[in-house]
Amino acid sequence: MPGAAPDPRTPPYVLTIASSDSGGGAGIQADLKTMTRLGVYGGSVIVAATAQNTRGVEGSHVLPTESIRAQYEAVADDFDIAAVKLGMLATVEAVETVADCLADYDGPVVLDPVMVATSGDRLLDEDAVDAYDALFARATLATPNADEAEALTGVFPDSPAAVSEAADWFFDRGADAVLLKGGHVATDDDTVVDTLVTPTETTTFVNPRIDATATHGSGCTLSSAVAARLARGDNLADAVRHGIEFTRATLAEPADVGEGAGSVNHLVGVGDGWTPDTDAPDGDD
Ligand SMILES: Cc1ncc(COP(=O)(O)O)c(N)n1
Repeated sequence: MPGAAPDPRTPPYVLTIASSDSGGGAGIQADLKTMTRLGVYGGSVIVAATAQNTRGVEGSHVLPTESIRAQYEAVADDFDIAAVKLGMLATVEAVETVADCLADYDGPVVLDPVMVATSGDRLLDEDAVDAYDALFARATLATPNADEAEALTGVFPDSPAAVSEAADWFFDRGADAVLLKGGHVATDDDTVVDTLVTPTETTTFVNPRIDATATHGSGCTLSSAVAARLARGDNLADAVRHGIEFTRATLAEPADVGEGAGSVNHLVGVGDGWTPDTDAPDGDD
């Protein structure tokens, strides 16, 4: 049944292929926290280990392509991958390796074209951008923010005509759909308009703007949430709506961690977290 709660003993398996954020707010860490919160079992292929906190990116070590491939093969050999999310892929070699790994995968792929961190640090080599074409061809959904869309397509998507022109660029490269995120676009009425475009349909999601400075991790969270919901059987528009709702919740109650701007809060609504069953009789097993 679409979107039905999965049996926790047989959760859908969702794979993130992305990079580690040592600070825990974005990257693989945000992806796995999001997947857990959305009721799917998350696995990871780590492309690069960034040395990062809420202030910025101090360094990045990209794993050898053999290691990226070996991680993917170990996962693909053993698990039934219900959806893939792609995040920071760092270099042209990594992008090509991931495209090659996914050649035989035919499930949904949510592609977040991560290029520059919220902190302004570059996360994708300039020469890797062209290599992305092979991945757009595999994308069920690409999720660029307005700056990424402009860097890729040359069009800043701040009007319906510009959104449609930018979307065509992704369709020309074989993407099935694109979510042009509106968080970086100023509006007169303090709303954020996210636009889901397919070759036949355009759906807008209009929400009040959340006045957040702790936005670190929001793009990773949204794309992972959409992948999780697709894995649970949602159609694309429902998956995107759920993804936006979860991301808005994590933005509305940011985590006051670190000395920088903080990050989105995947603990929103968790309360005390898991607690032991205090009714169980002591020492009786
Ligand atoms: C490893 C990694 N992946 C993605 C991002 C982008 O996240 P943001 O733009 O929210 O900083 C990041 N900073 N680090």
